[in-house]
Amino acid sequence: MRRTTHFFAIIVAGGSGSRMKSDIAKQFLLLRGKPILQHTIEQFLAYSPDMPIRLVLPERDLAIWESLCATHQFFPANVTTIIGGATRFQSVRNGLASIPADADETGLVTVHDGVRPYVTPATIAVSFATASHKGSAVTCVPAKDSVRLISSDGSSKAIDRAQVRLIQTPQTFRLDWFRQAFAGPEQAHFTDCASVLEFAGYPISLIEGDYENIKITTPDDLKN
Ligand SMILES: Nc1ccn([C@@H]2O[C@H](COP(=O)(O)OP(=O)(O)OP(=O)(O)O)[C@@H](O)[C@H]2O)c(=O)n1
Ligand SMILES: C[C@](O)(CO)[C@H](O)COP(=O)(O)O
Repeated sequence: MRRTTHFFAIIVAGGSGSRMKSDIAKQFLLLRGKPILQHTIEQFLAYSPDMPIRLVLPERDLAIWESLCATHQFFPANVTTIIGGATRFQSVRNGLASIPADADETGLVTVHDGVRPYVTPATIAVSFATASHKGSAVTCVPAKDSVRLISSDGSSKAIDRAQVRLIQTPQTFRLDWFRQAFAGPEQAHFTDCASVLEFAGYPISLIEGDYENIKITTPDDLKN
């Protein structure tokens, strides 16, 4: 097993939340009286109170976050704010650039969506443990509905749902793999970090997550 010493987290919250159609970006909306993003960060603090966290935010929203932190008296010392980019890939890359290169040899980095507040410390722990011996750990759940593949002519075909996994975050990787993969140019099919690492030739190991770990995307996701 590879000796690992440095653990880092990049929490990406650099998006605008256009599908939520709210006045402020969805990561700042209140859930049970606290910003969604605060819930997410607190789950990482519950896993490890001192792991360095890079929090990636849109530049235009820095003042909103500072004001929410003051209102909710939320000032975790290990959280460093980084300015995001135009895409999720670019936001992750900005977070990565702030992690010292001397940690690469033995380090691991986990990336998590700021808008997945129901992640558990147990999932984060399994993700780091798996990545420390396999090099990667990508959280997923089995498909519960039937699944069909759509063709360009409009027809569709049933596929075996036992072969389908729905991908979540956290996604955790060896830092040296991660750095190398994110040094390449962005591709249109990159929807998560696993697709970036896979494109660079690295193996993707899956870990089982849970159905509660939803990504808050549209107003329906805030009903409960
Ligand atoms: N340029 C971007 C785009 C997205 N994200 C983050 O990536 C996560 C998943 O993205 P998504 O749910 O698509 O968020 P938004 O891009 O904000 O939403 P939408 O696509 O509806 O605009 C979110 O935590 C989002 O803040 C980011 O850090 N930087
Ligand atoms: C990273 C992700 O949450 C894994 O399911 C997802 O790919 C993000 O997609 P989005 O288009 O940025 O919402």
